[in-house]
Amino acid sequence: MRIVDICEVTKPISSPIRNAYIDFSKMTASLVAVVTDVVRDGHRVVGYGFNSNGRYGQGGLIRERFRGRVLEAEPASLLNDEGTNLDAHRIWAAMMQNEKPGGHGERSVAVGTIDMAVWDAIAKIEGKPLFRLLAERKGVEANPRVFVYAAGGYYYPGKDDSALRKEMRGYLDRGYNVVKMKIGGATLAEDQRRIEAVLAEIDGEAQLAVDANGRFDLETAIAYAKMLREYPLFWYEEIGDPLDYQLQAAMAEFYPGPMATGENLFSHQDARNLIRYGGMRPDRDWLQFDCALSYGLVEYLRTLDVLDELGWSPSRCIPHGGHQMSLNIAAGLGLGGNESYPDLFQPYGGFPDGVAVSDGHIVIPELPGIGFEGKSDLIKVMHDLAR
Ligand SMILES: O=C([O-])CC(=O)C(=O)O
Ligand SMILES: [Mg+2]
Repeated sequence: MRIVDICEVTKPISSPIRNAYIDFSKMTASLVAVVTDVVRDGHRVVGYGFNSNGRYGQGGLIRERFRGRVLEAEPASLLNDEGTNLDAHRIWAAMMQNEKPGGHGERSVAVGTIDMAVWDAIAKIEGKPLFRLLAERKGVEANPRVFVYAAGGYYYPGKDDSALRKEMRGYLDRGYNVVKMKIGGATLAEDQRRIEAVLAEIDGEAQLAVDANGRFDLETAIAYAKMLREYPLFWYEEIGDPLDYQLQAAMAEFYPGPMATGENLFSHQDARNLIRYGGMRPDRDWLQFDCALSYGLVEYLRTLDVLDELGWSPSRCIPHGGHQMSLNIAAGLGLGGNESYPDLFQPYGGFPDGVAVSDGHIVIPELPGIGFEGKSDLIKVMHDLAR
């Protein structure tokens, strides 16, 4: 049993949307296939992965460093003790040889993308859904019913409040009961008007989260906190620079409601620093680490261990990224839910065909691997890369 190739293609996921920090006009994602020599049901097992939006495709790093380290490793050294399957932790260690600690940036995206494909292959080799495999290994009960919320509400050329309201109404019509919109890309007064428009539209049928994408300095963060705390928001997200733990810690004094952050922290060490120094409150705040951007599930398992040591339940995690990998982690390991972008970043985001949101939840179907084979538009581009 061995990995015979790792293929990568960088795909556009561009759109005219804008958050408080970046526009998505040139956004890309890496699509990866980990090709094995294992045959199941008459087909070669191929695992697939991709990185989520916000960071760009990582073809350069994947081709120059990480692919070669896996393919050059002694194949038996990448298997479990019994030799019956790939071992994601050993593959991770092979990828990360000769990498110094710290400075977690784009490298974590390249590794996370390959790691997703490795886990897809492992679960397919075992012939089960990844969420079942994760629950089994952890000795816990899987729960395929997962909370999902609708992320959108971007700034968009020519988009007025009525278009924003219509977008949010569309999410409610599709079964969501939490929606998210961007703030910090306009003046405070304009953002307040947009928030009030959305709250009038959803009118108690759903809750609203707001996301500043790390835009605010302390003064602006506090000014917004004073405005936002007058509304019953689901959360106030990524207020200041993701690595400014002191700013995050200071916000508790001004914002009693739930806050969320973590999508731009890419290692268990950074996650630990957030918990140690960021003043996050385990009874109400939310953690959004996204394995696809942060060295994959092998690293995410370390992050969950760190959270456990520091008194945080996995149920406080609702990852960024809107991909099926985090849905599996949520169902298998008891996370609080997952992000979803109903109208964006297709075909990568979303759920297998026929899965509908009801009362803010979906039920993951029982498909081997991560479940990409159940999403026809996605599996088509994956098969174009390798099958
Ligand atoms: O706009 C983005 O970069 C995505 C984001 O923050 C989120 O989904 O929370
Ligand atoms: Mg965000």
